[in-house]
Amino acid sequence: MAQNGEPARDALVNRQLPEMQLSDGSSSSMTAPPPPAPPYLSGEGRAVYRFNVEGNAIITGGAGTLALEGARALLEHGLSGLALFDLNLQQAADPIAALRTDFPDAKIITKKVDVRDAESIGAAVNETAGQLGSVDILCCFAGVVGCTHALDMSVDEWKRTMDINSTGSFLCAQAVARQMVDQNSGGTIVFIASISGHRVNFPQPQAAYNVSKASLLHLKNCLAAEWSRYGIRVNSISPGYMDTILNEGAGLERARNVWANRNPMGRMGVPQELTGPLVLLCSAAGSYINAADIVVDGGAIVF
Ligand SMILES: NC(=O)c1ccc[n+]([C@@H]2O[C@H](COP(=O)([O-])OP(=O)(O)OC[C@H]3O[C@@H](n4cnc5c(N)ncnc54)[C@H](O)[C@@H]3O)[C@@H](O)[C@H]2O)c1
Ligand SMILES: OC[C@@H](O)C(O)[C@H](O)CO
Repeated sequence: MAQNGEPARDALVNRQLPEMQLSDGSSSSMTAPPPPAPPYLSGEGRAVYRFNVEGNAIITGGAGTLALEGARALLEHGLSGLALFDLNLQQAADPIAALRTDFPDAKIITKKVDVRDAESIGAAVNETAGQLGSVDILCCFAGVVGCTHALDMSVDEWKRTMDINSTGSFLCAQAVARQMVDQNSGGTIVFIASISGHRVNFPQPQAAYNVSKASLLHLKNCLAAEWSRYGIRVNSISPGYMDTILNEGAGLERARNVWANRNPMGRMGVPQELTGPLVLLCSAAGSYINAADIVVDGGAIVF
C-alpha cells in the first residue's frame, strides 16, 4: 500500500525467491535484494541524483570509439575507478591520456586482454578488483565485424566472430559476476548488442555478425534470470549505425548512404548518442531495469 507517494517498502523486502537448481544438484534459496531506500521523490532521491554512477567499472573493447565515449560519460557521472580491457590499447593512447587528464580523481587502469581467453580474463578481473577495490559495473563493447557472403564464409571467420562478440561477452560477464558474488554487493552488466541482432543488416552481408549480436540479446535474458538473486542486473544496448571506424572501409561507403537514407532521421548516429542509455543502465536511475534492451538507432529498426 502506498503512503505519501512512496511504495510500502516493507512489502518489497525479505521476499523469498523461487529456489534455483544448481549444477552440483543442490538448490539455492535466497532472499530478494532490497529496492533502493526512500525518499524517492525529494532531496537526493530525486531523479537527477539517481543518475550518479557509483563504484568501479570494467569496459571491454575499451580502446574502441564507442567504449571510450561511454567511459567518459560514466566518469562524468561520478565513476571512481575504470579498467579498460582491450587487445590493442596502443591505438587509444591519446584518448586514454585525455581521460586521465580530465578526471584526475578517478583511478584509470588498462589491461591487455583478449576476450576469447578465459584464463587471462579471470586474472585481469582479479587484478582489477585488487587495484580498484571492487568491480561494480561491466560494459562489454569488444566486437568485430566482417562483410562476407554466407556462401563464401569460412569456418574460421564464423568462429572468430562468434568467439569475440558472443562467447567473449559471456566469459567476461561470468568472470565479473563471480567477483560481484564474492563481493556480495551486486552490480550491473551491459552488453553492447546491435540492431543487427534484431533484424538482418542491409545491404551488407553479415550473417556471422548478426547472429553473434542476436545471441547477446538472449544471453542477457538468461543471465538476468540467474543472477538477479545476487543483485546483478544484466541489460543490453542495441546501437544502430554509428559513425565509427567499424563502419569505414571494407566496401561500406555505399552502405553508409543506404543506412542514412533508410533511417527516419536521415543520418547515422554519433558515439555520444549512446552515452545517455549507458549512464541510465549503470546508475541507480536504472535500478529496476533488468533483462532489457535499449535500441538507439534513430528509428531504423522500424523502417
Ligand atoms: N559502430 C556501430 O555502428 C555499431 C553498431 C552496433 C553495435 N556496435 C558494437 O559496438 C561495439 C564497439 O564498436 P565500435 O564502433 O566502437 O568499434 P571499435 O572497432 O572502435 O571498437 C571495438 C574494440 O574491440 C576491440 N577488440 C576486438 N577484438 C577483441 C578481443 N578479442 N579482445 C579484446 N578486445 C577486442 C578492438 O581492439 C576495438 O578497440 C562493438 O561490439 C560493435 O559490434 C557498433
Ligand atoms: O547494425 C549496425 C551494426 O551493428 C554495425 O555497425 C554494422 O553492421 C557494421 O558494419
